[in-house]
Amino acid sequence: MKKAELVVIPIPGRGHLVSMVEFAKLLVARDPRLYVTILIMKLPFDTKVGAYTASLVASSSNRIKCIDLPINEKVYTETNPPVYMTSFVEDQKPHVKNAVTQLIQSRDGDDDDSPRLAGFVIDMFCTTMIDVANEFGIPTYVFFASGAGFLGLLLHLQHLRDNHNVKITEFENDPEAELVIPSFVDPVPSKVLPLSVLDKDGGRVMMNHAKRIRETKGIIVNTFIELESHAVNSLSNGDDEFPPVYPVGPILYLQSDESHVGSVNQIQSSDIIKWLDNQPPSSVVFVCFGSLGSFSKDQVKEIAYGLEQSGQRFIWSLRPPPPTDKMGLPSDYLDPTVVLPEGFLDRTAKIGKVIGWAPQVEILSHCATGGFVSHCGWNSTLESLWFGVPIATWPIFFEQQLNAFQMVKEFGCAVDMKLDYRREFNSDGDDQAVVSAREIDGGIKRVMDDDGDIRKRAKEISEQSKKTLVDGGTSFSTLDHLINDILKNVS
Ligand SMILES: O=c1ccn([C@@H]2O[C@H](COP(=O)(O)OP(=O)(O)O[C@H]3O[C@H](CO)[C@@H](O)[C@H](O)[C@H]3O)[C@@H](O)[C@H]2O)c(=O)[nH]1
Repeated sequence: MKKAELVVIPIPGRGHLVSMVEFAKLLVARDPRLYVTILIMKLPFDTKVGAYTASLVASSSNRIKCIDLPINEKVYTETNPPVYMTSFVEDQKPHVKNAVTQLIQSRDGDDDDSPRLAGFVIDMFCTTMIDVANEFGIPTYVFFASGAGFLGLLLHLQHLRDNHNVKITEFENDPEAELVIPSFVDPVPSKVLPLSVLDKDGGRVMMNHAKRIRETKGIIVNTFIELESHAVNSLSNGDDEFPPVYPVGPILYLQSDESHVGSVNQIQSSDIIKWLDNQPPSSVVFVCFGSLGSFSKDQVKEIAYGLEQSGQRFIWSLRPPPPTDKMGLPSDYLDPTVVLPEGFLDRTAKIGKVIGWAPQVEILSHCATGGFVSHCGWNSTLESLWFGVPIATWPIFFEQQLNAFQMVKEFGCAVDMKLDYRREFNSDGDDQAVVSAREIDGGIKRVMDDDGDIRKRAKEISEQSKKTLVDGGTSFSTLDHLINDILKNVS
């Protein structure tokens, strides 16, 4: 029996690393011939994955191993996230090369029983690692942590840029324009195109990733055919030159994650769940904006007033922005009253909880949770759909506007609270646009009061997302198919 080893390289962001690691776990659980080594790149600030990766390193086994690469203390001056990530990943190349060289040396070359290197599985933002895989003469697969719709958009725009000389940045000048993108059922308004794609520097980086994704041996996407059949079909259009697409999702981490809960008012995860236990079914709206979500003081006040006006029971994950002068992620408020309207916590004590980092999957899985005001990060979207909780959309950055658009228009399981909001700062570091309490109240009421199509559709997708992963489901068989293709690399 030939054994195959994969080297998995995620970027160290919560929304990417966790799904890639869970994917690696799924691979080794499915086939005893598979071995995985995960290389963890380290950023010099808290990326909300520390506890998760530490437990992974500790539980490393013979078939799944986690290696921490040396921490990179370099100070980067780029403020554009895609540009910054590219420089960071480029600097990691020597570490990856060393780790893989040692891995090969540690496997006894003459022993026919030891696993052979079958490929790299790299994050969608690590396409430069294809160069390293090429040096070792092994194929690369890319793991796309977002949806097939966005993947199709990137590839389409890159095709327009490279083959038709289209200037992507110019789409920003015409917000009313609508683009026909093969991976989207409905024409896409240019105002929901990701800023990271429209931006001159960020866009160049994203287009280069798209170009290099075409060089890989396969594209693994955290989606499932029942959810994004149109997008997946548009990517499998019979072009022999284009790598096969493997929709193997939804890949989620559904265990409780205590690692970050508790900083605001020392509220523990168990207190939050106990509180939810005492609320009526589907009565609580959960407000949370992912691992990177934070707002200015003015915006925080509007959210507070919006929640109060709605009169709805709520759990609100409220986190302060990182310092403006350096790269970092939102932390937790030691005392949230410094940003909240006076008396807010007292007035809402009976109906709401303001917390820091949330035990998101536990909240979404609780029967008292009836709606989710979300930034529409892809993992939050998949988690919400898994538990059948409808969303009120409030995208902030990256591809979130597109996800929100898809949720509202194509999947039919979300209300449009905001679709084209983009977080941009003025020279004082404040939000340029503030979403008003009235809009927030309205969005909350619409998602919570809906007892028709949207809630029904969310439940339907929830059932599909579970079925697709079990024997007989499409993502289950796609994973088998992918494993067979990987094993062929060493036979
Ligand atoms: O208080 C919190 C906040 C987040 N989470 C978890 O953190 C993850 C967040 O992932 P996601 O919803 O995808 O948001 P981001 O962290 O913002 O993810 C980045 O990566 C995603 C995948 O590429 C993109 O879709 C997003 O736009 C990008 O911001 C989810 O699993 C959440 O359950 C918590 O558990 N508690």
